[in-house]
Amino acid sequence: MLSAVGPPVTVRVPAKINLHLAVGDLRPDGYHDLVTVFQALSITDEVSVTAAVPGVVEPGVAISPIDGVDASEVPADTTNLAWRAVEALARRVDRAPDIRIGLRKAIPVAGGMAGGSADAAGALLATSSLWRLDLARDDLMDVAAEVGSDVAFALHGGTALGTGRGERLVPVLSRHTFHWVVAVADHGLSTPTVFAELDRLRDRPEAPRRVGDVEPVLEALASGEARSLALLLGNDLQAAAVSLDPGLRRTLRAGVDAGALAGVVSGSGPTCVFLCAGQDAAVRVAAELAGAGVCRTVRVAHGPVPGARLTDGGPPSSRPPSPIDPSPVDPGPGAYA
Ligand SMILES: C[C@@](CO)(OP(=O)(O)O)[C@H](O)COP(=O)(O)OP(=O)(O)OC[C@H]1O[C@@H](n2ccc(N)nc2=O)[C@H](O)[C@@H]1O
Ligand SMILES: Nc1ncnc2c1ncn2[C@@H]1O[C@H](COP(=O)(O)OP(=O)(O)O)[C@@H](O)[C@H]1O
Repeated sequence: MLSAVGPPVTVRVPAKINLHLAVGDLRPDGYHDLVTVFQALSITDEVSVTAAVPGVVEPGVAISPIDGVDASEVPADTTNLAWRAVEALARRVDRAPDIRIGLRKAIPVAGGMAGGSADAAGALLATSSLWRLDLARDDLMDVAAEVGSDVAFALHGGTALGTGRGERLVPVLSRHTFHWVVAVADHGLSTPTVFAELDRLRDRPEAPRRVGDVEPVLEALASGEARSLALLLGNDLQAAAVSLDPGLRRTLRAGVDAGALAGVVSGSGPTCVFLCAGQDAAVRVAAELAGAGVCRTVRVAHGPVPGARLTDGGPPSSRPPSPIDPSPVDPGPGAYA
């Protein structure tokens, strides 16, 4: 039996979007090689961990409370990526994983913004701090990659080029803050299902066009020009997400009609993200999109922001941030513009 003791260690960790996502063919291990440009956005989850000692509950990991956006859809068992992360870290350092995890969600669940991966990254950083582990950064990144393809980026943050399954990262020069509007759907899409749908579409004679090379995207990021970047946003999974959820076409169109420079499905979707010319423009686009009835919630965000970071030890904030609530082309890889 365990009881939690001591003050929690709390980590804030960002959502990601993919500015460019090129998906290779299915590999024998069931994964696809990716070339992707991640950007961390200012929508963050908070992960708190507390040591547990013999006394009240079974030894091992426990997750409670989970609050915030979509909390009821987040599993509180061993399928939670934060739970898996603590177990993977405990195995690595040969310790008992007697940890209680609290989650405050702001990242939409199953939205293509890597919320579960963010929580896993948060749990890794928080637990290694709680246990005062002196792990090299590369070792923590290694454990992250073992837990999921996107976990390493959630630790890294900023803007980065991802290869392999997405877990091999190099930082990308990005001079500028970009302003985004995020359209959150009223349901999720399963990542493996979206990859499988892309494989299915690619087996047909009219296979979807593939995104272009990544180099122009890197140049646009270095220049800091939102208008150049807008023309280059692209995601090979977009056609698959739209095929599974044809309503996304309307969402993408509505964001551009509302004045965004371009829109694209984030990762495996169904969240759509819209690049705007500046912060004021983003607020205007968000307000109009919120009234269009094409998604559940609209949020304004900016990026890049840092990866997982310890908070200053204070209690978790009372966020999640208030969203703008709404009264509620070609689906190829390119941005809607
Ligand atoms: C598509 C992306 C783009 O950043 O993110 P999301 O949109 O889900 O957030 C990622 O590749 C998702 O990464 P993540 O969600 O960590 O995936 P994992 O748990 O590692 O894999 C879940 C499943 O997705 C498929 N998968 C994932 C990554 C990859 N490179 N190829 C794949 O085919 C596999 O079927 C795998 O079993
Ligand atoms: N900490 C977590 N937060 C959210 N979902 C989680 C978490 N751990 C596991 N999951 C599971 O992972 C699935 C995908 O969630 P998420 O990581 O938010 O989306 P995506 O893979 O689209 O980026 C969810 O449907 C949920 O069942």
